[in-house]
Amino acid sequence: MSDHAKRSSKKRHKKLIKAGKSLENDFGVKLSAAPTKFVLLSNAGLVNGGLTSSILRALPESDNLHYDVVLHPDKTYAVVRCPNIEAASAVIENLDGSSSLDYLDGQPVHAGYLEGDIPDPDLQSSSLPSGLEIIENGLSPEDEAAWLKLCSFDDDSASCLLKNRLVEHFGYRFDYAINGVNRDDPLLEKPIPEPCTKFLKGLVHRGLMPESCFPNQLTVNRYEAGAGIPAHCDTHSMFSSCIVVVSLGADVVVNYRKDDTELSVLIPRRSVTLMQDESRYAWTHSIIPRKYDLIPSGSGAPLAVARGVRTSFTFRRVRSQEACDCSFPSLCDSRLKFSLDESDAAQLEKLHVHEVYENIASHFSDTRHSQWPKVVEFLNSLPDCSLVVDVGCGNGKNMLIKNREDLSFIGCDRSSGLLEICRRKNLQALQCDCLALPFRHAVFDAVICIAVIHHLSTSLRRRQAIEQLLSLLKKDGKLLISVWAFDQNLRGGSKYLKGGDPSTATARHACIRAGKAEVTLPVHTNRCAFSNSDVLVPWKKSENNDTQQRYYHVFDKGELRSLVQDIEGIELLDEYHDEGNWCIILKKTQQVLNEVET
Ligand SMILES: O=C(O)CCC(=O)C(=O)O
Ligand SMILES: [Fe+2]
Ligand SMILES: [Zn+2]
Repeated sequence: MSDHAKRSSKKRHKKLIKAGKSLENDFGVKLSAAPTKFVLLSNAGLVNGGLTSSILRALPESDNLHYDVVLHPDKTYAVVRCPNIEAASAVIENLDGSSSLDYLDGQPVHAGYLEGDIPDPDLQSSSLPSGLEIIENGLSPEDEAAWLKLCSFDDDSASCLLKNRLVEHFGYRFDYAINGVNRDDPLLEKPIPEPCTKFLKGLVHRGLMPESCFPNQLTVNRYEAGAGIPAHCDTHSMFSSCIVVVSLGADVVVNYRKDDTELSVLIPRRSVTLMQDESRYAWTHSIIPRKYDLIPSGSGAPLAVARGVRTSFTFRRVRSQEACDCSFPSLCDSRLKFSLDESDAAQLEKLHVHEVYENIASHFSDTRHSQWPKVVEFLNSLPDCSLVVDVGCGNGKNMLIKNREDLSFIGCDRSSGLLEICRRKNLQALQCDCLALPFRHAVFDAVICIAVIHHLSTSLRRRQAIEQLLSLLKKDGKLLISVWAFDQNLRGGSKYLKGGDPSTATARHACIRAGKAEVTLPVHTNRCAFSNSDVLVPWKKSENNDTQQRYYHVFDKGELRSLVQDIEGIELLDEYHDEGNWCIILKKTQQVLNEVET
């Protein structure tokens, strides 16, 4: 051991050893007796108030030498990456035992070599949530100064309820008890200030914000240095699809979260944040209450910088009455919570699916002739002489596929009226329920189930139906399922939407009986966007004005797949949106034991 090494190992203070143990625990790197380029500082972490700049200030003066300070959240130590061993030794010489770190109030810091490097903190900021846009320098320094004078924070009673945060409202008072506003009580005497309105018009003019979202409510938040805001998603039912936040006074890091994904997004001072689509509807945002932020440095470890006083202007449009029509149900309070027990669900389907199709069979059949190209494509892909079941075959149109006389079909449906139509076409079809299929297991080459599963009124029943369909398949057999999609608007999507006014689309509800339960569901307006996952879709018989309500569960993106994701012995071959429907193609890859007939 060199003299130098001996000296530094002797000097090790028990505080340093403790910090070393903690770092070893975190990163598997030990203190080192021999000099290296990596120096551990005890007592100097973010927990102690350490910041990149204050640590850099305490390092020995030197031209051209670049030190990299590594600070991790919630730690009591810092690591300095030195350009070489000499520099590291100078750092230890200068800092070990010294009280020169200004934020430590005279307490000493201890310094020692580390065997090796530790990783940078992960900023989780490599990408932005989809739909989030940050316009840097969106406001000039002059405008910033002018905007900051628009608020007095005088008389807003909400301010005293909020932690280290003052608020002021314009247009409508934001009520923190309901996370919304009282639509009937606009702040007529306190509209959004003129300079803000002018700025918002500019956003519309530049095509950054749709006119239909032009804000009528403004919340100004003034955060003390270190204050935060809890994770939330601005209420869907209350505010429309574009939210604009102007950030003044200081940079801050905002955390966006969706399921298990968390992204830290640096929001610079004088920037404009536009939250639309997924970032608006499917992610929460929050500001962690803490005195520092970690921000990317370009090269080297992220910089730990002190928070300053920040003022944000959040602009939103209060919806009139229309429900949110987003396709992100997890945080959408416009979607009705709908749950039935199994027997009520069966009763609902009996009245609002089976009996309706019985009543409308011939009229329904008259409107159902064209075969869907993707269904034809699936059938055409099947091997010669395949045996196929069409569950929910309706009037049998799919079984009449051209140029595939080699395929053998068996159809089934709930509606005897529709089966009668099949029989007239000499098609083989029998009456049964898709939850009680009377077919032999594991003998069919293919199963199709088009526009059926969306008539089942619980997710358990939808899942059970799919399991039944799969049980019919032999190994390597394929299943095509198609269901109606909540989102009729996807690119290349449906011809179904006619651009009806969605605000009138959700106005009607109907109360129907489902066994013991009575449920109120939105009545869907033909060719308009869906307002809810569970809806009633009217069927108007042409001859009289008698309207029948059919129950539908319209599927979200990924919902069909998630129903089957933990079913074993299958492979997802394809998943696609086709003319307003979600479709999946599954292949059976192995036979489940109890399915094999003996
Ligand atoms: O201060 C911010 O950046 C966010 C404010 C916010 O999320 C809100 O007012 O809903
Ligand atoms: Fe918000
Ligand atoms: Zn929504």
